[in-house]
Amino acid sequence: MTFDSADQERLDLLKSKIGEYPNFPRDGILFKDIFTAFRDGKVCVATKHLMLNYIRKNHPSVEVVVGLDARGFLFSFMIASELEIGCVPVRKKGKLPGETTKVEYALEYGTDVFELQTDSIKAGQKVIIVDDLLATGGSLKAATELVRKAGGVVQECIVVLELQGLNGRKNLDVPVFSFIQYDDE
Ligand SMILES: O=P(O)(O)OC[C@H]1O[C@H](OP(=O)(O)OP(=O)(O)O)[C@H](O)[C@@H]1O
Ligand SMILES: Nc1ncnc2[nH]cnc12
Ligand SMILES: [Mg+2]
Repeated sequence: MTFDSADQERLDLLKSKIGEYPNFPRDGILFKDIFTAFRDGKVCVATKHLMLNYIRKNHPSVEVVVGLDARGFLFSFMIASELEIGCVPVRKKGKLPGETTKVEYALEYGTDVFELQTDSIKAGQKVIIVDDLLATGGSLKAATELVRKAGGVVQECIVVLELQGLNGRKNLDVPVFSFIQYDDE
């Protein structure tokens, strides 16, 4: 994927501001902190334009954006409101009312349960799933499974950061797009 010069500048700015915290939340994990970057309002705006430009170009007919609890919500509502499409959450267990579907999953530093409200996506709807970061791919795999159980068609998973060393995209049977890649883990 090549970016035009304005988007490349946005990308470089965002990359330069990502925080790094060794040994968090566990020994041996190098935590990439997107919130550090968002302390700077210019980075917030740059990230918004970068993501919207990509999605408008590559997913012109997307109907629903699914965001993963919690950091994925930063992006899903922003995208939904700009594109005037629906915004649906995948949440950690016990947070969603009504009938839900559940999937247990593993991530880089533990296990958890994700839930989706069963009536939140209509059969056949075109869906993109967004999150801040791809590590082992456990979270996005679980989210993909939930969206499919609800009848949605996952077009792509879109993340800001990808930890390539963990090979997370190998665990996924959908296309994945990342704006920034690291190979230091
Ligand atoms: O590819 P994986 O190995 O599944 O890991 C990636 C996930 O891990 C983090 O979420 P986490 O659940 O730690 O916390 P959050 O609630 O802050 O998003 C990150 O925001 C991704 O969602
Ligand atoms: N290394 C990491 N940094 C930030 N979030 C993560 N989620 C899973 N692994 C992570
Ligand atoms: Mg998360």
